[in-house]
Amino acid sequence: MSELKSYTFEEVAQHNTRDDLWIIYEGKVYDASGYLDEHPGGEEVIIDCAGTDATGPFDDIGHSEDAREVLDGLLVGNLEGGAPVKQASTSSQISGEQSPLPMIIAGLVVIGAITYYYAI
Ligand code: HEM
Repeated sequence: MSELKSYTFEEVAQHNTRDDLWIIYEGKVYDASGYLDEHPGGEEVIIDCAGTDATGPFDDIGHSEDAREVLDGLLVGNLEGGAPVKQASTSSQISGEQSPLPMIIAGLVVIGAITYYYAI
């Protein structure tokens, strides 16, 4: 397998038209031009992300494993320097995703404690 090419943000940003549309997802570069017509979420949302890091928007809607497999097939290269924007664009989302879990555990512990208290 040949080495994947690396592209800078500036290079990716130039592929921002309907017929030549690249997006970044988690530090990798994808060519979504041929997929627009097939996208179940419509072409507009992808066009809105043309030439940019779409990690945040892509994760926000909770795409399936199937969607990630489609993405694999559209891979054109790596983003030079990894995914610096990813940190900024998804960190709030990650903390948003993490926050319910401790709350649920805390809730279960409290319910468990109350049940135990009344049971004895
Ligand atoms: C090339 C990149 C993308 C691929 C391969 C892709 C693929 C898919 C697939 C397969 C689905 C069907 C549901 C699922 O399997 O999760 C879907 C739904 C959807 N996608 Fe994407 N998607 C891409 C980019 C985006 C972006 C950048 C957005 C921006 C917000 C977006 C928004 C949506 C929405 C809103 C739906 C839900 C449609 C519905 O259920 O009515 N997608 N996408």
